[in-house]
Amino acid sequence: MLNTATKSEAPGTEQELTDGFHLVIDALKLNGINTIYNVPGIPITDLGRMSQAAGIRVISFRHEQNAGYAAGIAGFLTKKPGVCLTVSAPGFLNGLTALAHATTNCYPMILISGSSEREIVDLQQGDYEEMDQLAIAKPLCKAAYRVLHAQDIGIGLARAIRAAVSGRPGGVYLDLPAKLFGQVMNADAGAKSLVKVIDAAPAQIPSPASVKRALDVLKSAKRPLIILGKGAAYAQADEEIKSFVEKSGVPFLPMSMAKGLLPDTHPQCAGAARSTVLKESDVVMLIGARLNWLLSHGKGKTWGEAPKKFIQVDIEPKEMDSNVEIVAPVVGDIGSAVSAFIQAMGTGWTAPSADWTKAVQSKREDNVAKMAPKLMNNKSPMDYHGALGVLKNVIKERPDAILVNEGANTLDLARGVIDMYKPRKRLDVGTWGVMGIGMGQAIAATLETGHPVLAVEGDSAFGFSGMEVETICRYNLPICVVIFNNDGIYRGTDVNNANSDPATTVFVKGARYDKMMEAFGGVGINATSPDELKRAVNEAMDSGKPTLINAVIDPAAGSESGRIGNLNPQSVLKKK
Ligand SMILES: CC(C)(COP(=O)(O)OP(=O)(O)OC[C@H]1O[C@@H](n2cnc3c(N)ncnc32)[C@H](O)[C@@H]1OP(=O)(O)O)[C@@H](O)C(=O)NCCC(=O)NCCSC=O
Repeated sequence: MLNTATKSEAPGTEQELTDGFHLVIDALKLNGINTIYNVPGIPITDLGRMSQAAGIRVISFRHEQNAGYAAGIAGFLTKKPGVCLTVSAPGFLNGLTALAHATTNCYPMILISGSSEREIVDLQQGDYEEMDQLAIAKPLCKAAYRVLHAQDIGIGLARAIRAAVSGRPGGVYLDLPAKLFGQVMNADAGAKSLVKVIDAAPAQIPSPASVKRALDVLKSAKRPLIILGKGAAYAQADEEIKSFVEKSGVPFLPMSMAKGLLPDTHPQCAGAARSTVLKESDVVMLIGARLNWLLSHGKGKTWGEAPKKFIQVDIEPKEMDSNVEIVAPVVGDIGSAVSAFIQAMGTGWTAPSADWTKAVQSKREDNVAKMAPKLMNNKSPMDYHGALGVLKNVIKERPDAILVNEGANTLDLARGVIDMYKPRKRLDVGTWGVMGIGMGQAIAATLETGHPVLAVEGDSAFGFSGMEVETICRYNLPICVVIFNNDGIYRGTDVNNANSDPATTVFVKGARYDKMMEAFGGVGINATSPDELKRAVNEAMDSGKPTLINAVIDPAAGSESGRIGNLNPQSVLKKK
């Protein structure tokens, strides 16, 4: 039912009226958008209040970037655009990093920002928070729209929703100038101007010829490999993907946010034999994974000497041949493509040779066996492996819990150590390797799914969104944050010999992040050994109380982040 603003007062002509505020709310509700991630302020404070009053869940953050990361990951988890609402200029700019992040990661998200008056902005006459936000947003998102008239709100939102979720999903900017909210119109006309978006992300069926070509190439392989990316996780075609991978018998390598599509403990999983499968495979089928820096662009040392053929399944045709030749491009949505593969494989599919699958399995078992004793140490202060060994078991016992993970060492090591068992349970830094996604993603993850969250955070990474522990306490969310506190970035032992300033990468020694959570009424624990950590995390995950555990890690433990260290000028110099 339409929200009505007021009644007109002219005697004898009384009629229901609506306004910009109510039309935005009605348009969101009509399209099933029931959560807004926001930071209140001029000119959108009342939009937040009225949305809440109208039954939309409005989650208020302490910083727009975190609200934006929440909206982006909500989009990834639900396939509906996550909405972030901000004030003009500075609030808009704070939200923009998250919008660009959503676009890069192909998360459907809409950043809605209030803006100042067009007439003044365009003449640059110095309005409150004056900025041409539409122009600034454009290069950072899939689409950007501005609505000037209340009767266009329905169309504006419909365009934003469709742009965010159709084809390759991404971020969309919607500019709502302050004056729009107060524009009044007849409620009937307002209701008629709303648009319900039908079939916002239509299936894109791949051509039968492309499906056949892909299967012919896969069939011809001696050492095939399937790489699953987060596009495959986004597709929510979990059963189809599992059936296809199992029917093919091909080893699969999950990118980090695709972990759990099939369990990391699945006999075909090659996660723990990564170097081997990348180097030695002869045919690689990418499903919702891009050949970007995370896959060394499909060439070079990582991929070994043997010639390789790539098959790629992606909804975006321009993705094909982006880095190397794709001999079998399959353009379509992942669910449709994988279903088509299953059907075209028929009953006569031959699994790859046992030589190959056994070699992969044996490499994987070796690596897992090498890692196992490290995970069982009970050193105090802890090293990464001792602490992660505990968390691995926490997730094993609670496969529905969502793991949020960011940091440098904390990310690189947790990715390998903590096995995932179900799809879309691992949420991390994504394509950019960005720090700061932690608390925003944790908050949206539990709100959107109803599952508890374990957020495993480097001390530096946590700092970007740390103030949101207040938000976690305010909404009483079942989030357990574990901070791997080694007193600094990479390590806590760097020394500056040039003057009395601390080294650029170190933080206050012995900091007690747990006190931050206590300040807002949550549970704070300082854990100095794996045993203490285990007790504290289990209690937090069972109680569902907002908890922050300061896990004391040896400051000397850790190194520059994985392969990224190679991009660091210092390590390049060291190598020369
Ligand atoms: C680019 C990458 C995909 C590639 O990483 P790699 O180190 O090559 O691979 P990983 O998958 O992490 O695996 C490392 C090794 O561990 C092995 N491995 C993996 N899982 C396991 C388990 N469960 N047990 C034992 N061994 C394992 C795997 O086979 C590799 O060994 P081998 O097979 O022997 O090689 C990754 O580094 C990545 O996602 N980086 C993003 C980092 C990021 O965004 N950082 C934020 C920047 S922070 C600012 O500084």
